[in-house]
Amino acid sequence: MRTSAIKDLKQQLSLYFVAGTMNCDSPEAFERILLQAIQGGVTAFQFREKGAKSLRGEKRLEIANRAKQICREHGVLFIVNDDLELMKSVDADGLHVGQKDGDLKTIREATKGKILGVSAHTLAEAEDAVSKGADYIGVGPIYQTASKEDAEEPVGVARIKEFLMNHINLPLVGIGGITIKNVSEVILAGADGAAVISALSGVDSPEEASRKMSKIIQSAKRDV
Ligand SMILES: Cc1ncc(COP(=O)(O)OP(=O)(O)O)c(N)n1
Ligand SMILES: Cc1ncsc1CCOP(=O)(O)O
Ligand SMILES: [Mg+2]
Repeated sequence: MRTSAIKDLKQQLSLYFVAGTMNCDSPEAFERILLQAIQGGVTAFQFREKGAKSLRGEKRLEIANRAKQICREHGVLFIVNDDLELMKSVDADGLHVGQKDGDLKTIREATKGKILGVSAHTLAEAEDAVSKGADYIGVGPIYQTASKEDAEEPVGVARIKEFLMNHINLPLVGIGGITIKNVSEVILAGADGAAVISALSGVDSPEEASRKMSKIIQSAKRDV
């Protein structure tokens, strides 16, 4: 990726909302929450329809298309979690994969021209992601999270600093247990953005939470 494109992506990943219908009371609530979070300042969205209560088949495709539409209408990046075929079907902007989601070289080949995000828990994983052509890295869990059953142990913001000290120059997004209270710490450690599920999907006003978080992120970015 060109330097200017990396810079743009760093800004576009500032407040990265990750969610599926199972994080909300219903598919209708999911759409409403997504729209409100975007109106508050979300800059990127990841469609993560995963686990026990997630939608399958046609319903899954339909809701993914609606989420993409909402994102497109508001200039928000639309990324699909895990599912390469779904990413292609809805013509998303990109795909996010973790360490257990398949061979990274093959996935990179299959996502040419799209944004590829890769999760890294350790420096070795981040270096591997860089060498295989990832466009950004999701670092975490930073803090304890209740939103991912098979989450690894929290790594703290020290892991973000470690990546930067070791010249990981790709956009870095912290994820896991990030809230309005601790998001500034994540950005001040050097992350370009914060990815959140419950901080925006599990609150009374996603718009207000998103607006507050977005302000904190932009002001912390000015202080880095
Ligand atoms: C931005 C971002 N970072 C990390 C993850 C976690 O991905 P993964 O480890 O593959 O776990 P699942 O989300 O697939 O359960 C992510 N989704 N997004
Ligand atoms: C998908 C994912 N990957 C690492 S932690 C996590 C869950 C983040 O959810 P929350 O923001 O509610 O802690
Ligand atoms: Mg995954």
